[in-house]
Amino acid sequence: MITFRGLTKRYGEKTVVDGLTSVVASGVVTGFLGPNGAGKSTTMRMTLGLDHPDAGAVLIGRKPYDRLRYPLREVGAMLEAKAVHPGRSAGKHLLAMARSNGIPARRVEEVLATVGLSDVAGKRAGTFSLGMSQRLAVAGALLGDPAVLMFDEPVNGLDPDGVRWVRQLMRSLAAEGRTVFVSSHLMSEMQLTADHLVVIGKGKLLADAPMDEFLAGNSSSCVSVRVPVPAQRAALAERLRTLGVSVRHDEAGELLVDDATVDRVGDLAHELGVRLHGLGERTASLEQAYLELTASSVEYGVRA
Ligand SMILES: Nc1ncnc2c1ncn2[C@@H]1O[C@H](COP(=O)(O)OP(=O)(O)OP(=O)(O)O)[C@@H](O)[C@H]1O
Repeated sequence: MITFRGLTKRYGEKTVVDGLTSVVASGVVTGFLGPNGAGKSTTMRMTLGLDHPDAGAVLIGRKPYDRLRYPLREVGAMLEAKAVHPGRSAGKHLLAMARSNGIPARRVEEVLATVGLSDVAGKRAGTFSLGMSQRLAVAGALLGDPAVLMFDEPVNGLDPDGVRWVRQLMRSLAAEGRTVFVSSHLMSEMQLTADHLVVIGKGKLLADAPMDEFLAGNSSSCVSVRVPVPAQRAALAERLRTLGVSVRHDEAGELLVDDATVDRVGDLAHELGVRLHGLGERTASLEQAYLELTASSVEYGVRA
């Protein structure tokens, strides 16, 4: 569990984390979202004692980071993949980390195997590709077998295989009962990975909710209907409207029907003799819900 209690950080005049209060639960993947500059990395850095709050606190389990005797055994983190001495081998790097936290040396082999780097354990980290560096950083996070894991943009620059690997790893770590707190700008990936969301904008908490609740509250799903014959499309839309159902057209000419089920729209089309080429539920996307929620919190951007 990670607990944020009125966490606040200022840089000069600017409050970059502003009274953040939230509890990140164990056993689920919690996505940490927010526009560029929202304060996600600063929050994570404070959680790891790399930055100090001006007010409030952040606790790992029940203690602040600087009161943890062996931090790596309590919290594993991946903030920057390239934060490894380039001349050091992957194995030596992990061994040094293990020694500093009283972790048995055999854990190094275990985590290297978990992340698929056993064969390159003796190679210098400086020669690693981005994907390998990300895997090495994940190995470092897992080294102390911690109950809390934190990842800042873990899939940045990974190929589709690597992205899927990270997703499965996060899900399995949460299934083991760990706390998994992960930031990302890739909404489609987050929708597949996270169970719960914490969203911030300009340092302030904007949402703290389970994924399905967040989607239901910040966007709408509808029924989409593809009618190839324009006259029939107009007739179906007209009929729906006379029944008090709201109908829109999307850019591709499909009808988007709110407040009606697929069954009802299908039956109606059948009654009217309208030929359909497509009928289905269009579910809310996290991207759409997120953009609606954060529209007023982007620091830099072009408004449509
Ligand atoms: N050391 C620092 N000194 C001054 N300002 C800083 C410092 N670190 C971060 N900031 C500012 O704090 C704000 C929050 O930055 P932070 O990196 O935490 O945001 P973020 O949500 O992680 O953004 P991104 O998604 O772009 O990584 C930004 O406006 C940034 O310019």
